[in-house]
Amino acid sequence: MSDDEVDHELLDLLRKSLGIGPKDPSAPPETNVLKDAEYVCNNSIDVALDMRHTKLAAHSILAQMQERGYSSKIWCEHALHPKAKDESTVNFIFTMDLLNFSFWSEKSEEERFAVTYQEKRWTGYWSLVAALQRALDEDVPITTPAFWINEEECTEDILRHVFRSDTEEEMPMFTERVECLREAGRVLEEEFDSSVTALIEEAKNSAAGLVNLLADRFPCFRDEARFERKKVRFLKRAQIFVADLWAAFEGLDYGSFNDIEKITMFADYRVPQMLHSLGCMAYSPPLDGRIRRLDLIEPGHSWEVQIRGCSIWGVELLRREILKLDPEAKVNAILIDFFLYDLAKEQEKSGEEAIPHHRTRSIWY
Ligand SMILES: Nc1nc2c(c(CN[C@H]3C=C[C@H](O)[C@@H]3O)cn2[C@@H]2O[C@H](COP(=O)(O)O)[C@@H](O)[C@H]2O)c(=O)[nH]1
Repeated sequence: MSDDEVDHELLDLLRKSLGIGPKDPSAPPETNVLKDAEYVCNNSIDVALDMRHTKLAAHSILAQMQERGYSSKIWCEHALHPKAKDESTVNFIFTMDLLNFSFWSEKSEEERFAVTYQEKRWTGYWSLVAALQRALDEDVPITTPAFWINEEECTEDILRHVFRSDTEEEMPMFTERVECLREAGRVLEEEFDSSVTALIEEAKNSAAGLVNLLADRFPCFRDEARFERKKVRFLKRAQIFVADLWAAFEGLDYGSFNDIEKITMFADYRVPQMLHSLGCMAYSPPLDGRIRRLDLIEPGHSWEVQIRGCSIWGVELLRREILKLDPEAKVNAILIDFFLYDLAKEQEKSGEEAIPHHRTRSIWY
């Protein structure tokens, strides 16, 4: 018997002894993100959720979302987001969420990476969206996957020009962003005929299936960590890609998924800050101090994993509390997340930031 056959035999024996059957290929796909987040939260000692504040926040979030008529339509109302309901928007969203990470800067507001577009100065996430829109206006096919792997045309200089700043600071993690474009372009060419819509079609309208497809085929979407010796999945950019498609197409066409409720909050660095400001999430004194001093937290550090896991589980508890208040509310983890991100940006703009966001430099968020 070959080693491989021995492995299979042992695996089957182990499964039988544990009473776990082989994976049923017809079972609906699961991402396991929410299960992993609950595990992290149940085993966290430096980050804790607060149910009293979660219940209070559920009231105020539901009221504000109803008052603003908050729905997936908000996505297209953002000035810079693409409006066309066609493949160009699919390609734009894929490019955007391939690079949707780590915009924070250690420089001042004036010196940080910034992009001026349509007479406005954009920073953070919006600087990425503005740079992509500006490139398209300048006839650079920056949202075309075949362009990313054509190194004669898509040179590093062209990409530096696309992501040029108003300031001396270059776009954070510029080199890593180029690598993401090259890698994703190669995988799309090899497996999906350089077509993002072909990738979406392979998921057969399953949100979880599309998230898993991205994590399986594209290393730069495989956002996983180890916590207490266990592998945990966050899959932030894979999930926000599905959510952005769902919102941009208002649940139709390329945004039509039969299991969109399986998408969780996106474990970034803004929503945890908002959950803390609402009192829903609290940090141990050493972690609180590290964040307030703006000291780096290394990617993969237990503190970072606890913040990310507790944030995902915290938004799930918020969602449950909101539905207890109004079982008919059209609210899922995506809309709560979008709402909290936008609220965090409003608070940042009005200088009401109660605590800084945590500083981790990584391509995952
Ligand atoms: N969890 C979550 N994380 C989000 C977003 C968004 C933008 N989504 C738009 C789409 C619909 C909504 O209405 C939003 O307007 C960006 N980010 C993440 O934040 C960080 C950037 O922060 P800053 O540097 O301050 O811009 C970075 O990790 C980025 O990946 C979100 O929605 N949820």
